Amino acid sequence: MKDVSGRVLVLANLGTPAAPTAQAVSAYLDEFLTDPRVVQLPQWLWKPLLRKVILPRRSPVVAGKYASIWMDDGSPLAVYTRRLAQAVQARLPAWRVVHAMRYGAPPLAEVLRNELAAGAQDIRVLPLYPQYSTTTTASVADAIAKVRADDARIAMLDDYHLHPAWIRAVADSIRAHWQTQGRGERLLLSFHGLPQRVVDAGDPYAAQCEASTAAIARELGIERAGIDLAYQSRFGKGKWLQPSTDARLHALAAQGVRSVDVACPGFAVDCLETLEEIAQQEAERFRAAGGESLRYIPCLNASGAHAEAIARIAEDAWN
Ligand SMILES: C=CC1=C(C)c2cc3[nH]c(cc4nc(cc5[nH]c(cc1n2)c(C)c5CCC(=O)O)C(CCC(=O)O)=C4C)c(C)c3C=C
Ligand SMILES: [Fe+2]
Ligand SMILES: [Fe+2]
Repeated sequence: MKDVSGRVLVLANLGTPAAPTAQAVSAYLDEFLTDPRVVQLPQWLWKPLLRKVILPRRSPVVAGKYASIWMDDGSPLAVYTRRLAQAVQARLPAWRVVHAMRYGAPPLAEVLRNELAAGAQDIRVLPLYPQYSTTTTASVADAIAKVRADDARIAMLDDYHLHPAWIRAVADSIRAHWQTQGRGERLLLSFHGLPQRVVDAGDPYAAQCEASTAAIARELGIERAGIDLAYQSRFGKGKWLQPSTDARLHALAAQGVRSVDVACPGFAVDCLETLEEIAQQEAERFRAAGGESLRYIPCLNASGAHAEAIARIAEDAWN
């Protein structure tokens, strides 16, 4: 047994469907998109619209996208999160390291209750979101609050967007890509987007994405202006953070840029939004707009460098 001290580290990620089917995608999106942290509309208005109009149309389409990236042992987000927890465990022998999902399985609240019942003394939750957002990180805090343990037994980290070990791991992964694949004409960092009104209401996410990007540039020894920062995965019709990854890539192609390296450092592990949206869809659109190659740089996933960084972040926060 590894949990000699009763200390548990929970790596919490967003979650993903259980299968690449319309039914499983619908169940997952229903849980995800009825979280008032994620879609901040009156629930009496939003729930019928979601359940009667959006999910029946969207779920089969999104299931097809998941099918195109599904791995032998499951959804990439689940597979890499599980492997990352194992790799972190190997580096933190004094802790028991597990993973959990905010939506879908294994459910965060259930994992916390089970660990408390098994006698955990200190539970430390590390959301796998480098940048804090009210739409993601705060929702992890909500799930913790529902378990209603003594504060002292469960603590949570808010963000690690400037932790030197994480900045170095991201910069090293970009450098390794440059060394093995050659360097593209441009480097674009694509982060998940947010509705502009969430940012206007005070969400620190965009400022943290900016700060991470500046720190990654410094670590790479390049000017901040040498990196394009853009926001992807817009959902719905409202205004989202600008510039959009889609528009930025299109503009680069139109300016005659032939090759662009794209990394998604806001995503701890590869998922639908990186593998399908960026590495497949955006790469295709970039070529259609006149570019030659969009070279996708994988997320840190379950690499030794990522596990090392996460272990260091946990130790710095709680040791
Ligand atoms: C209003 C809707 C959404 C907000 C706000 C939002 C914020 C947000 N999301 C992530 C990380 C991920 N999102 C993923 C998928 C995904 N996100 C939304 C909507 C919002 N996200 C939807 C509807 C979906 C599902 C796919 C689709 O229907 O288009 C994923 C991938 C999950 C997977 O299974 O692979 C991640 C990861 C962040 C970090 C964030 C705010 C900063
Ligand atoms: Fe999302
Ligand atoms: Fe998307």
